[in-house]
Amino acid sequence: MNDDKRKILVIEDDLGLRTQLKWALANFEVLVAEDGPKALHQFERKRPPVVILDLGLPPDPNGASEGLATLEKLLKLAPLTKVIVASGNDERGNALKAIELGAYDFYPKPADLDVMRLIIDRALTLHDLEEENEQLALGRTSPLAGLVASSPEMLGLCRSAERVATANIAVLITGESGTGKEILARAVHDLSARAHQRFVAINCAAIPDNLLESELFGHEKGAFTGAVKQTIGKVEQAHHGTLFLDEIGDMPLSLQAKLLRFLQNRTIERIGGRKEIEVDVRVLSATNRDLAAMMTDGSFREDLYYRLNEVSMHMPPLRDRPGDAILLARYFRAKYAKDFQRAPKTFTTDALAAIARYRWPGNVRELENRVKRAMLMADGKAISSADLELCDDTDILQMPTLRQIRAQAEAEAVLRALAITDNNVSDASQLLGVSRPTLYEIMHAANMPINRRDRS
Ligand SMILES: Nc1ncnc2c1ncn2[C@@H]1O[C@H](COP(=O)(O)OP(=O)(O)OP(=O)(O)O)[C@@H](O)[C@H]1O
Repeated sequence: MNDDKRKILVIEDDLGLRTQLKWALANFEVLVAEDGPKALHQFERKRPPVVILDLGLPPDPNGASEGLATLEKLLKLAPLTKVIVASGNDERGNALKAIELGAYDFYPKPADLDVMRLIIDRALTLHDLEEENEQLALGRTSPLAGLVASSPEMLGLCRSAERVATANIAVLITGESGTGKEILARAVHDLSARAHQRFVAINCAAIPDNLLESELFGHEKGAFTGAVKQTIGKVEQAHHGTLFLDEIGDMPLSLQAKLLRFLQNRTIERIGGRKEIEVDVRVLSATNRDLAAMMTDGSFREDLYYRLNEVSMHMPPLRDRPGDAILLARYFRAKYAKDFQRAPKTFTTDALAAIARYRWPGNVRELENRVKRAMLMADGKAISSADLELCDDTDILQMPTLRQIRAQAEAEAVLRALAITDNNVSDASQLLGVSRPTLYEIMHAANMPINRRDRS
């Protein structure tokens, strides 16, 4: 019968109090433990969302050391747990210490049972909300696995990714550094028929030019000084799967020719090898450089560009994805709370405002690093703009007011209507469904010259 009831763990060394609480909380499935180790054992088995913890536990029944240590261990196991601490009148300092460590609330002993039930109800509601939020943040908002996005720009891109994934064509992903190009490439691979085969990535900028050829195509034993054994290159490793060429704009010209040959013939020769080896890979590549300009100045081969770019996809910078920065910040907060086994923290209002206003020159990577650092460093339960080191006014996006947005849209509509009506104000006002004086007002407000043709 207990199955429908919510679970609560009561950690209390006094048998009388344990029994009293069990009786008073008959609406719940009450688990009890008289010391820290037993409590942790119960907790691991049943995972109750709410725990009532007496700080004075053996072997330190008159102090709080064992209670506080148990609190820390519980929150490490499940950071979303709401721990309510019981404290005597002279233990206020310890209760506050427990709150600092992540306890949800405290109540003075002896317990007023009505107040206690209220605290428990609120704790349960908050626990359920936070759990739901975490679930959302950890992936359900994502149209593609691992790629968190909600802005129309990104949702459109996700749809394109789904479409190109199934066709076996080369995709070139462009976009500023840290925007998530590699994550998009992985999503394309995961959605393709090659998903159960390997995704092999190589960063062409991270490997010195003289080693890149061997890294890509492999070498035979003795092919050059130091080639002590045969080595299979990345292209061959990706056989039947996907090869991701990151920072393709950094590939030296000599190697571009060799890559082009591979894309034309679909065969490679290891350095120092004599036979041609057939390799079947799908090639995805990415760059944050302007390949068009590089083709003009001769540093990137045009024929290779067209081989790599059967379809192109552009990752917009984070500042051009309205709403995504906040969503991603919440996602990384949940991710690192889990990774670091920390109690979840909220963002203060000023932190959220700072995230929305900042220009994010380093894009998602910068956001991830700032949230990660704040999760480690922030004292207390909330992350502020100072914890994110977003306090000064540099790199702030100027947010237009609604009034400015409306004025701009009106001015654009008027310009379009005047163009269509050959500058006839009467016809333009009719087209826009406003009176002539209103039209003049908009033109005046937008500083447009008022020497238009008018029928009247
Ligand atoms: N939409 C997203 N959802 C979740 N994580 C993301 C998203 N975009 C980027 N990231 C994370 O941000 C970091 C940078 O992403 P990624 O390496 O894919 O960027 P990039 O554009 O390939 O960067 P570079 O040009 O420097 O190679 C990674 O840790 C990645 O997991």
